[in-house]
Amino acid sequence: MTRSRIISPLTADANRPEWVPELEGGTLLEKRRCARDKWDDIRMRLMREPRGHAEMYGAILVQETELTRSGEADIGVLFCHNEGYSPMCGHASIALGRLLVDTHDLSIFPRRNGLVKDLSTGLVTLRLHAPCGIVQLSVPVKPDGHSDPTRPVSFIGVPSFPTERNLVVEIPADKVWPSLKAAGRSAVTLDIVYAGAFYALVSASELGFPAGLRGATTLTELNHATAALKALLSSRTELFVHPTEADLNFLLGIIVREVTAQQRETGICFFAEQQIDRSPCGSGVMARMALGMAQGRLRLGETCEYDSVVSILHGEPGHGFRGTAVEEREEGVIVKVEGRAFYTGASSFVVEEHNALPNGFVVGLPA
Ligand SMILES: O=C(O)[C@H]1NCC[C@@H]1O
Repeated sequence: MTRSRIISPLTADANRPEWVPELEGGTLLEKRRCARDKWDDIRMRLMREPRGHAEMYGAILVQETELTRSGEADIGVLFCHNEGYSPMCGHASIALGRLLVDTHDLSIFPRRNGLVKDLSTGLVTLRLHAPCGIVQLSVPVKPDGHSDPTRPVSFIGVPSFPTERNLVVEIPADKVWPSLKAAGRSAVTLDIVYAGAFYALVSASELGFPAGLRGATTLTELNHATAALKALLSSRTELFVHPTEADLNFLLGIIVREVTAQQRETGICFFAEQQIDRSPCGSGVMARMALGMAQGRLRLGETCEYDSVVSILHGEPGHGFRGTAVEEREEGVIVKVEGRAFYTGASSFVVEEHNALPNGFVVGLPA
């Protein structure tokens, strides 16, 4: 977040520094708290309209963290979205892998020159310190040293593990959403998995959509159902307890998933304030694989394809992520996720002094 020229100058307000502030805290999680408690207006300015939109996603680089200082990471990152700061993000990590390899600005990435390229594979390894832990990226590079957009970036995330399997959630009568009511049901069976963040994994039919994601459902109906379910689940704090970090004790999202073929799934992840993930959700892929392993549906070394909401809406499967369960540890399953990222532009943002809505606004559809 220090001296990031990508988002500077953020403001023309004389009471705000031109450079983005130094985040206080000895650890990345403390810096995350500082960003949330002290500087959340910066997130709002960038994520919300008119500079962003309800589905905008951001990555704030943190040059110094406890793990960059100990030599375990090359750079830190805080992920942000329409409501706050996610502890993990696979799709942003994939995009950052390319950006960080390509930038030569040492004020953005001071340890950039320490990156090592494996000549036999043409891959650069980059260790990103995310709030959930280390995300190890492998970024393909061309002979000229630039990242190679023709090959996927991959990452290996933190150990992932289910915390609840086949949990039956009774839905109180006044909270039952229309599709569940129409299906004559009052309970939903789901799984909860930690994969750098907590996710609830559920099928469309459990939510009251027997025709599945590609059937008669609309995003608005799915939004209603997942919002109601998330509100109920989030109030059950005992379901979201990380083994060591209390900052990670919350439900980030609900993934509505569907198996479409042998080792191929599609799904939609509603996270934060009902933000819809445009990607198949990198950490969601970790979660789904860890669950598949626990259920005995998947074996170590097996690879699955995960299509995204964009594929569902536009009918072009094959642009999603690919996951492989690469290791089983006592703490959980280690998953490798592969995906593509492309540059689309570069922006500078400004808030003028007399702007009546400096922190922007959201025009959302009611859940
Ligand atoms: O790809 C991911 O892991 C993220 N997408 C939205 C929710 C997660 O942060």
